[in-house]
Formats: sequence, C-alpha cells, structure tokens
Amino acid sequence: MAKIIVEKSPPLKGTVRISGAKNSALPIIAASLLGTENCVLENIPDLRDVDVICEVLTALGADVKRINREKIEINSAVIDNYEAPYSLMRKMRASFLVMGPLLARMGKARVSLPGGCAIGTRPIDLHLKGFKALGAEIQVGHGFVEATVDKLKGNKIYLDFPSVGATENIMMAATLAEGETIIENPAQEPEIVDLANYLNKMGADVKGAGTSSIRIRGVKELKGADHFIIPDRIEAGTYMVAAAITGGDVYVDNVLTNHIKPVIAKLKEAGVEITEDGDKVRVKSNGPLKAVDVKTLPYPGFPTDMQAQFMSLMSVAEGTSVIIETVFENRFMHVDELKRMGANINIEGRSAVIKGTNKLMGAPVKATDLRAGAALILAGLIAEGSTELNNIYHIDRGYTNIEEKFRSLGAKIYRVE
Ligand SMILES: CC(=O)N[C@H]1[C@@H](OP(=O)(O)OP(=O)(O)OC[C@H]2O[C@@H](n3ccc(=O)[nH]c3=O)[C@H](O)[C@@H]2O)O[C@H](CO)[C@@H](O)[C@@H]1O
Ligand SMILES: C=C(OP(=O)(O)O)C(=O)O
Repeated sequence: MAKIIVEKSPPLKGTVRISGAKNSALPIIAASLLGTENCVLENIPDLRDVDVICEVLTALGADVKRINREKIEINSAVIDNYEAPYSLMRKMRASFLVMGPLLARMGKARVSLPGGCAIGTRPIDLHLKGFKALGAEIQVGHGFVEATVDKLKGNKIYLDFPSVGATENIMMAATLAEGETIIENPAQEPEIVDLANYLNKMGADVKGAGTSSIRIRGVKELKGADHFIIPDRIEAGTYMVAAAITGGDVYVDNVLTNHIKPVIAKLKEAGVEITEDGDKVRVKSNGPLKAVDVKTLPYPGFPTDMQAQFMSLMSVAEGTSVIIETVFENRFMHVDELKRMGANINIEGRSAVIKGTNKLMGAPVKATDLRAGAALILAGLIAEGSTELNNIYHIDRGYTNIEEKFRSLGAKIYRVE
C-alpha cells in the first residue's frame, strides 16, 4: 500500500498553481451525457475521481477521450445503457450524478445506491424527491435506485436542505423536461453556477444559479459545448492554510478570491497576512496564530471541505477555538488522528474544542477521508519528526499532484509505494 511521508519542513515559500475544481468537473462530466454532440472540457483536475466518472460514462456508452491530463472530449451521441454498475458507483459517491442526465435523456435509469462514508450517512432522499416531483417513478431495492418516466414534466421543488448534489441532479434532469422547473432553496455553491453555465452553453435555459431560486425552462435537446472548469477553491484554501501553518510566504495562483471569502476572512482573523492581487493570493505568516472559532455552513458560509484543514491550523494556534460542523453529522474522523500527533481536541456533539499546543509530533496516521488526509499533511509539515500517512487513496481522489506541488514550495514530502 502506498504511503505519504511528511517530514517537519521549513516555512513554505514560492508559488503554487491551483487546478480545476473537482466538484465542478464531476457534475460537468456527468452533464455531458445530456448532449448529442461533442463536448470539450478543459482545466480538468488530474484526479482518481475524474477517472472514475469517465469510466461510468464509458460504461453507459459515451465516447470519452482523454486528450491530455487536463482536457477531455466527450461524445454522448449514442447512450445505449441506462445502468450504472455497483463496481464503479461504490468507488465514488458523485457517480450518482449520472442519474438526472440518464433519466432526462433515456426516461430510464438504474443506478447503484451510493454507500455511506466516513463523513456521514449521506442520504439521497432530496435527489429522489426532485425526480419524483418531475414525474419519475422511483423504486429502491437490492442496492439500486431505478427510475422511469415517459416524459419529465417541470415542477416547483423545495429542497429542505440546500444539497449540492440534489440541486445538480435535479437541475440536469429538468433541462430536458417539458415546461418550467423552479428549485427553491437550492445550493448556491460556485460549482452550481459553473454547471449551469455549461448547461446553458449546451443549449439549456437555466437562470438564477448561485441565488436562492433556480429556474429551468426545459428544451427539446442539448448539443455540444466547450467549457473551462473553474479553479478549485478547496485546493486553494488548503495551500493557503499550508502557508499559514508553516509561517511561510506563498503565492497561491489561479484562485477566484470571491469563492473563498470565508477562508480568507478566518485566516485574517487568525493573524495571517493575505494580499489579493487579481487571481493570485499572497499568504504570509510569521507571528503566532490566534485561535478563532469556525462554523461550517452551505455556501457562502465557511465550507465543510475546509473544516479539517482549519482544525490542523487551530491545533497550533494560541488559545482555545471551537469548530462547529453543521453540514455533515460525522465529519470529525480526523480528530483522533490529529490527537495521535499531540493535538488537544475534545468533541462535544457537533463541536470540536481545540486547545492550541506549540508542539505536534509526527506519527503513523491514516487519511480517514479526503480532507482529513489533507489536514494530516498540514499537521505533518510542522510536527517534530516524520508523519506516515496511510490510506492515501482518499487524497488522490481530490488533490492533483499533491506531493509535487508541496515539494515545489519546499515541503519535505514524498510517496513510498
Ligand atoms: C462532488 C461534490 O460536489 N461533493 C461536495 C458536495 O457533496 P454532496 O453533494 O454529497 O453534499 P450535499 O450538499 O448533498 O450534502 C449536504 C448535507 O445534506 C444532506 N443530504 C444530502 C442529499 C440528500 O438527498 N439528503 C440529505 O439529507 C447530507 O447528508 C449532508 O448532511 O457538497 C458537500 C457539501 O458542501 C461537499 O462536502 C462535497 O465535497
Ligand atoms: C466530501 C468531499 O467529496 P465527495 O462529495 O466527492 O465525497 C470533499 O471533496 O471533501
């Protein structure tokens, strides 16, 4: 099993370029099932999750060509299978995003139920509520969701929680429905806007993405489109925290700063110097870090996908901080691993109380999920000695060339097979 070794490193210095957003690329690749012509996607991150969703599309009959590691061409003129197999679905929850496009395109979809995972049970009730409202008949059994419909019909759908995946799945299904669909209380994440922009380039009529109500007028057909994926705000945030935790001076390049306002605000509160310059952010830190409280929320609140990394930072800040996780019910799996490295953290329900220490120690730890893995790398950069990270396949799901990017900033990090 491959491992990542992180040694105590000097303050990080230099420039790191941020890749395209995983959470945009995955739904956008899935949405390509809706078009009957060639789609060309650029700024695709080089990730295991992208490989998996491409395999899912191929299994459904689409012609997927990797032009290079950042560019994919997809032709879905012929889709001859409506079943997404368990063998692929189990590798990644986001594969469920093919359900909406399949239903819209073929009037039929049979998709393996995504499993729960380390960060919570992650139900799909809101996705199914949306499909039902559009007229689909849904059956769940034997580990699969099966949906059928003669013709999807637009409807008004209120989401009890602004679920990112449910908003995307319903939005994609509604593009080819008869009439108008309104999604009330949708997710407002930048990745939703990126998906809507792509769908509109394909010929859809989606308005209001990024606001509290999305209106989709169904069209007869979607065609092809070229699209450049937005930068990954979570990857950017992770390198910003890396600069802060090591007392470094790093330029994070290719960032849309509007997308990471809460992360910038919290870093500033913690005493980190941040200078924004177009699509670059300079992150400089040389004084002690101050403890600050954080509460995760749907966008535009502080992202849950940055919670673990911020906890590593607070583990070495001066004072006590409280981090409240409101999006996922079980996203504190990294806490026990950070404690193995000497962090002082107590969990009380959905809150973590972190008493800063000035000494973390390297230890063998495991990446319990993607962002937990990132958080442990960050802790490893300042821990005495060597940190050995196991279960790193989670990290490869979401970070492009992570060791190379960190090493280019002076970090001592390498992979052993
Ligand atoms: C590929 C992708 O984009 N992944 C992101 C997406 O995941 P994902 O789309 O799975 O996250 P959701 O926004 O759907 O989930 C948020 C909350 O809603 C709940 N829920 C969701 C759907 C549903 O039908 N019923 C229900 O109760 C979930 O259990 C969770 O507690 O948004 C999350 C929240 O920002 C991020 O952490 C993930 O990185
Ligand atoms: C939870 C995450 O992703 P996914 O929804 O793909 O599991 C994440 O990116 O942190």
